[in-house]
Amino acid sequence: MASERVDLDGNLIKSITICMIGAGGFIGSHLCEKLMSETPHKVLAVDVYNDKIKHLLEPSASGELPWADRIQFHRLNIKNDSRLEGLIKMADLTINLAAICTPADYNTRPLDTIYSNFIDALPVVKYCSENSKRLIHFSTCEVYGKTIGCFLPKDSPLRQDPAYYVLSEDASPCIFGPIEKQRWSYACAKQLIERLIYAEGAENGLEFTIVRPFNWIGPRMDFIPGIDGPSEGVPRVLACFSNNLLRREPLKLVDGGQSQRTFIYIKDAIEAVLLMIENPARANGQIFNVGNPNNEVTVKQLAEMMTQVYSKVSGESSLETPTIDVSSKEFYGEGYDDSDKRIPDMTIINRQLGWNPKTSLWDLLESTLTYQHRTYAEAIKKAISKPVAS
Ligand SMILES: NC(=O)c1ccc[n+]([C@@H]2O[C@H](COP(=O)([O-])OP(=O)(O)OC[C@H]3O[C@@H](n4cnc5c(N)ncnc54)[C@H](O)[C@@H]3O)[C@@H](O)[C@H]2O)c1
Ligand SMILES: O=c1ccn([C@@H]2O[C@H](COP(=O)(O)OP(=O)(O)O[C@H]3OC[C@@H](O)[C@H](O)[C@H]3O)[C@@H](O)[C@H]2O)c(=O)[nH]1
Repeated sequence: MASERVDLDGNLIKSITICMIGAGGFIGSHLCEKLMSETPHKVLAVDVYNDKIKHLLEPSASGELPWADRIQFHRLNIKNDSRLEGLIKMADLTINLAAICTPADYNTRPLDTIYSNFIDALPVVKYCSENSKRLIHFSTCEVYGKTIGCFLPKDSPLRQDPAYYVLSEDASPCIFGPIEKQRWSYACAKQLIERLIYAEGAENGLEFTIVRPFNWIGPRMDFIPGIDGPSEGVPRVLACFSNNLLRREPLKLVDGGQSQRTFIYIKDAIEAVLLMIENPARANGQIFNVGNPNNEVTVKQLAEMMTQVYSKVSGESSLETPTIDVSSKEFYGEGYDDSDKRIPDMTIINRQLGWNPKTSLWDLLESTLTYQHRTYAEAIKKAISKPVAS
């Protein structure tokens, strides 16, 4: 079955080895799952954690692990491990997903954020370039920063004109706030590594693809505070709101929840990444927005929809006061700032890969919150019922 797979130009797809750095994270776990279940490719999975891919590494109760010889886990920190170059050399393609990418860290741990997103990615780029290996690097939609439209007067009709808010890879500027707004440390580090990769392509012939994800969400995203993940830290909005719903607490709307986002189901987005992996001639040298422009909501609307969906999947009534407003300073601390609106231009990914997202926001929340409820509801009940130590 697998040997008959063809690419978008009708050529047979050869089996390759992929060095996937950050394979144990949210996106990495879904990409590994897809590669194991639907392709013949091999994965050298690099991460400091493997909890989210354990099910792919260990045989199930029935003793089966059909892809056992196609995935290997290498526990290493790319900051300081000499094994990295060897793994990149063994692979045909490197995919770099490793990063600190939770906004609560950008203004409170700006040095770690800059090191993780720029300095630590440098050797990966260098080894790929020096060894003539293809690189797919994960950047972010945050490189666009704010829209041009947000600087117009509130009542300007131009705010409705897509030219003032649609984010295009080859045309939109990157607009960040001042340096003291340390929120932008992440976006700025990601922008610089993109420029470096682009320059390696231009000057040294590096074959690269840059991915700019627009709020990919789904099962296994981040962690539920107090249940799994780090003992401190604030996850991204999906996990924050899931945690509130599971604990029957009001959802916190930062500065009123007026910012807008487009959310895409992780499984749709992974289809796009697989097309990039298997169609190098169409993906090399490209920067791709990967998002769902049809799933736009304000954060307040997201909270309302998640409340409705959670009530449906859990069978529990919603709270009388389902949301509360909180200031960004209180929630994230000094130096927070926000992207106002994120609509991806889909022209380039449509032209190169013919890809489009499929899943509506309601449907993706329904499957994701069903997973959250099934995975965490019992653990949360236990945690809540434990007497607090005096
Ligand atoms: N999820 C999204 O919507 C989204 C949006 C924009 C950009 N991105 C980018 O996509 C990439 C993956 O994001 P994600 O959502 O899967 O995040 P994630 O935090 O779930 O995954 C990142 C993984 O990288 C690993 N890692 C970090 N530093 C490492 C190091 N020094 N050595 C080894 N492993 C290390 C982490 O342990 C983690 O498992 C990141 O580069 C992120 O900036 C994601
Ligand atoms: O409990 C919460 C959490 C978050 N929020 C708000 O929800 C919005 C989305 O927050 P997220 O935590 O998902 O993060 P953002 O969309 O701002 O950034 C993300 O975008 C792309 C990636 O690079 C990163 O994964 C991350 O930087 C923000 O406006 C935030 O202020 C709340 O109102 N309440």
